[in-house]
Amino acid sequence: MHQAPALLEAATAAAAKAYAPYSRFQVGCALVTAQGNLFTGCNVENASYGLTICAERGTIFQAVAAEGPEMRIAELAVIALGHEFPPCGACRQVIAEFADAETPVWFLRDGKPVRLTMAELLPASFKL
Ligand SMILES: O=c1ccn([C@H]2C[C@H](O)[C@@H](CO)O2)c(=O)[nH]1
Ligand SMILES: [Zn+2]
Repeated sequence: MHQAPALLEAATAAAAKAYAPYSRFQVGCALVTAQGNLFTGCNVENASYGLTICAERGTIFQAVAAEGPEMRIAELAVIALGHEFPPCGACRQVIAEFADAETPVWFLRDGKPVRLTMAELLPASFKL
């Protein structure tokens, strides 16, 4: 997918903006919408730890606020500086709300980009 390097680069740049004084995990997300717009975001923590918002959900909520309720994710990437992980379970559920089964989700594993479809990332997902 030709967008992947640019998306991973945008997610890496966004991770540098993270507000993560508690975990020190700087996470960035980048997504392209079906309308072709790019959105980026980072995790924002809180002294009341449970109020923390992940990079992925912050980015998706921005995209909805900008494009409206019809916003659909065409492709999404998540990067953590110095760490490698796929989106957490809560974020998988929120991504699934705005993605299709075949929507690509990118993250790093062993320094290399991994591409999973939404259905691979969250099989048998809960949808209304
Ligand atoms: O999918 C994830 C998982 C974790 N984090 C953030 C939340 C918290 O600030 C830090 C450690 O969990 O990483 C994300 O942004 N996205
Ligand atoms: Zn998350």
